[in-house]
Amino acid sequence: MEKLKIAGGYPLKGTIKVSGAKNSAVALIPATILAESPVTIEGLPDISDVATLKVLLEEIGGTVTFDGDDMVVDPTKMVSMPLPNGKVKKLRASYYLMGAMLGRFNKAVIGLPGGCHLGPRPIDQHIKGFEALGAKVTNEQGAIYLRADELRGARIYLDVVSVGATINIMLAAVRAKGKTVIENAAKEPEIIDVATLLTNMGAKIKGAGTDVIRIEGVETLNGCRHTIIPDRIEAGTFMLLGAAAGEGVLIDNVIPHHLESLTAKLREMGVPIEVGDEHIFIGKGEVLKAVDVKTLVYPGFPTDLQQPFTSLLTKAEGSSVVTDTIYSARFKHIDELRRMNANIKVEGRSAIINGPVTLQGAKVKASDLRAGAALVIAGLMAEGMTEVTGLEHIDRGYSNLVEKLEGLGATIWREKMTEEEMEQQKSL
Ligand SMILES: CC(=O)N[C@H]1[C@@H](OP(=O)(O)OP(=O)(O)OC[C@H]2O[C@@H](n3ccc(=O)[nH]c3=O)[C@H](O)[C@@H]2O)O[C@H](CO)[C@@H](O)[C@@H]1O
Ligand SMILES: C=C(OP(=O)(O)O)C(=O)O
Repeated sequence: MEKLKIAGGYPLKGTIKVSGAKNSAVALIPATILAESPVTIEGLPDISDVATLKVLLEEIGGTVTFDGDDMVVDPTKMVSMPLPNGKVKKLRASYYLMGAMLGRFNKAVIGLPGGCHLGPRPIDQHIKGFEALGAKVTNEQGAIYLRADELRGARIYLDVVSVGATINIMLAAVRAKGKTVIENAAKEPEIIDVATLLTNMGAKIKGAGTDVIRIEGVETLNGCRHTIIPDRIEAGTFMLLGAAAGEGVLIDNVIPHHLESLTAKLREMGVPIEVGDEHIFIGKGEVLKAVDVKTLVYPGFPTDLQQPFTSLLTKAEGSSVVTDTIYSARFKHIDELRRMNANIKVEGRSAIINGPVTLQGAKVKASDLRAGAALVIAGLMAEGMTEVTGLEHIDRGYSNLVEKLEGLGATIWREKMTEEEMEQQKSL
């Protein structure tokens, strides 16, 4: 087990490159199951969620090569092997194996997924979609059993706008008989990316990126080559650390349109920003103003940037309110920021941040992926040394983070934890 050590207070400067989007990658990889010949995905992030999915595809008979960037999946010999437990619990997106395996084999057994603990994360809308397409779905001892004689297109209205349910229903519907309409669909860019891959494979999908998606089922799908979109959440994390501890940070390989809600909020705070075609430059703001932020579904402010944003707000003058309308328990990073001298109160779904304060280095633990990002930003802002544990969460979503931050001049490194430290961790 390792911990991250950060010597804070050094200004960051230079260019940092964004990797492929985690939340696309984890759907694109299961989508390859639906093809009858090899699929190449270019530009995948080198993160543990991708590594876990590679192993899961191999467990069902796929041949997969990954060089840390491009992945080639040969799905021809795949079978509907049950995956009731084990690795599926290491990530959230293993739920996409349900839609993809149901779509190809008309049956699947997949354990309930893991992922960040952010409050309840039900998958009732995924199941409602699968059932509407004709599957019988049961939960047996924590694994979801899905079976269908034949999948048939259906009209499905989502009661909750859900990224996962929208993609999962698309995966199950592209090879179903007839027409499927998903109403009240989520509109995140990752959904368009998955629809683009499926279309390149031969699927007929209209409306991805709007709240009504129309799918005309086809009998077979074939291999193709696809380049993933850049990770807007990683890019947003870099924008925030540029605003928090930077003296001119250029974030490269970005689709700026995906980050408009964050760009607008940072400008409201007084952060100088220049937006190019494929990059965003974050200048050094003199005095940052407090702002209020409410997380919403896309194109609203992303919940996945809420935690890193709170770290930046400790530096702003005045009182900021951050409200998470998507998850009920996404404030586990706040106690850790308090250890670092932050003045933050949590009331229900809101955090009230009073600033400015100078953060102090401390020993802190990442409870989840973006809590980890929040603590890394705080460590870069703080006076003195910060030690971050819980790196397994950060490694799920940030590719080569230490190397990328070193490129900006950060003093940051990974270090092996001692036996004693590992014992202490277990008791936390
Ligand atoms: C792997 C992946 O892409 N993860 C992202 C995905 O998660 P995920 O796909 O799990 O998130 P959803 O969009 O499904 O969830 C949004 C909200 O809907 C609720 N809900 C969802 C499904 C359902 O069947 N029933 C239900 O009630 C959830 O509890 C949550 O409150 O979108 C989230 C919201 O942008 C992001 O935080 C995650 O990073
Ligand atoms: C919540 C997240 O991930 P997951 O859904 O994979 O747990 C995230 O990426 O911030």
